[in-house]
Amino acid sequence: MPESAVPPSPQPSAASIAADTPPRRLSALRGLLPFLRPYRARIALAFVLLCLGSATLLLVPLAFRDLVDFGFGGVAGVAGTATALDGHFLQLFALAAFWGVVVAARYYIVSWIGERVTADLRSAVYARVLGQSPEFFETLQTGEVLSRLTGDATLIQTVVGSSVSMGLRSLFQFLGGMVMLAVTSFGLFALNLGLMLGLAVPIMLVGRRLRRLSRESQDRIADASALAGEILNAMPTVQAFTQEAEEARRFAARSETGFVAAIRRTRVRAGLTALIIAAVMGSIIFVLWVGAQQVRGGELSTGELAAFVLYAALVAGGAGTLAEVWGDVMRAAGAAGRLLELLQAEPAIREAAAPVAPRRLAQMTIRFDHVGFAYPARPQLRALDDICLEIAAGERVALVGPSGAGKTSLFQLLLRYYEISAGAILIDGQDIRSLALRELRRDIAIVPQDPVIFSASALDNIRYGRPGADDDAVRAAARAAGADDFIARLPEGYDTFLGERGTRLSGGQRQRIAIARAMLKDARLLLLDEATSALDAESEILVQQGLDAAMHGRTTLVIAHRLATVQRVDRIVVLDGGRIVEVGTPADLRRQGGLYARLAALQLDH
Ligand SMILES: Nc1ncnc2c1ncn2[C@@H]1O[C@H](COP(=O)(O)OP(=O)(O)OP(=O)(O)O)[C@@H](O)[C@H]1O
Repeated sequence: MPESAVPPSPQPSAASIAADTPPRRLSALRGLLPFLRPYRARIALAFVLLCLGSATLLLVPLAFRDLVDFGFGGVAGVAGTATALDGHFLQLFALAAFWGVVVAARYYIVSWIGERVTADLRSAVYARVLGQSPEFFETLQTGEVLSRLTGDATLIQTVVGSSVSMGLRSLFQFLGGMVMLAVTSFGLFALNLGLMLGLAVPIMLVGRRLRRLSRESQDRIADASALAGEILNAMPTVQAFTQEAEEARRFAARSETGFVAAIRRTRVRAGLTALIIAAVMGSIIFVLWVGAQQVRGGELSTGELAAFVLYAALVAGGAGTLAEVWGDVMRAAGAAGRLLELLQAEPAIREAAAPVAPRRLAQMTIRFDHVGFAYPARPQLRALDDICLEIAAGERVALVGPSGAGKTSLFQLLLRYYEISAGAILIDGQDIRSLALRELRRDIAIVPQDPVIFSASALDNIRYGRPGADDDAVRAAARAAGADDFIARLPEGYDTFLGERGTRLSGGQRQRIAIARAMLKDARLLLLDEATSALDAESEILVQQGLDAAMHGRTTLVIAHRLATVQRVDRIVVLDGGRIVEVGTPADLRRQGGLYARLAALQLDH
């Protein structure tokens, strides 16, 4: 069996993703490395610019020292002429101008990297999410995915596109400033450093707490998005039941939870900032105090003290920014964790490592061999039980039975949306688990119970069935599905925009678009899930003719509640409680006097 060759996945499943997972460590950011790697050259350039900028900035206090000591003639014996003064000012200005250019260039490159990496990351996560099986979407709400794709990705963008560079700059500024302070007076510097190291321990502890709170805050925001996503999709129902105020209240409550989480985080972060600034400033003021003593004692020149003050300011500024950036990096680590979870999610349906080529007989044959199935969400309930059924090439089979009998589930299994728990499904004699999913689904056209219309034109909506199809083919499919008439009457005909989720169409019109789409696909197996249920009697006859044409010479499975629509099929399979209870031609089944005969007597004999 191909699936036995697939080891159990160590990757997170949808269920574990949906649940509140523990906070990610900083190492979550390591997952971003593959996204940074393609831009190494730019990153290196940004780094060089960063070093240049920091070095320039660190030269400014030296130029300042010279200005004070020599330019103003502060040091005895050195001529303080006007030209020397001009020269020193020019030097200072040149440094400032160069610094400006370097900072601008770095800003551009780093922002570019941030935008690029985020766009790449978003696309990669989105593509991964699209590859997930339906089970994934049962557990993870779309609003949640959207929140991760937008909110979390933006956090990462802030960090990659500015905070990291800001942080590095501040780090250089901080370290460079420290070195320069050390050069001026090593003893004082050592004292200063000792003080700071002592304070590093509480700062790290607070930082850890901040990381956990950051993740929590992001999760709460995602909760609110998930709720809004669901409700906005169901507005007509919400309004019909006049639940607007209640829904608004529910959203406000979740937003409030988000607010509380965010404030909790902000409080800790504010405390952390205060802690760091107080620590650094305190140490530096202490050092300055000693410096001032030294000037008084003649050990230090005024210019040196001026430079000293500037370095001290650089160090303090650097430390302050570092604290801020550290907070951002922590938030980004939480965000990266959430995004990378999506990126690492493994679809519940795994393709065989070496899929076999589909046999593709002219007409498809299907065999259900003792198939048993339970939905992952309800493992104890057998939606299908010991299904054995052979469908011959080109045969039309109707599935009937009470609601919840398992008819739609059979379709879902044919499309391999879910993995069966027992038996096998064979198409043209090949186990569907041995085929590539793409190949399997290429062969199946489905008209679902609740057809989906995309926010695009009528033409493009039908073309979704076969993206390469030309306009004539699309119109032909529309004619066959009985959709041509009403599309022609739309304001801009086939180019009419159908509105998001087809809200500008009636149920029957949506159904006909879906039928046209399936017909255009021209697949070997046609699955109709109550395809004509939303049509009036007249359109139903028209569409039925189209469907008859589509079914001609094609293996077809039809789900129908209204038995009148399936009188011309070759065989009827009656399902009840997940089991096949009767199989036969409509006439046979009526004679047998079982479930079908009872349903038929209710519906057909008036
Ligand atoms: N995603 C799901 N997760 C868990 N259980 C499900 C899921 N989808 C369907 N079921 C359950 O599986 C059983 C069979 O459902 P199925 O949709 O196949 O019935 P059906 O015969 O198509 O019904 P209907 O005629 O009403 O569409 C039902 O008991 C249903 O509640």
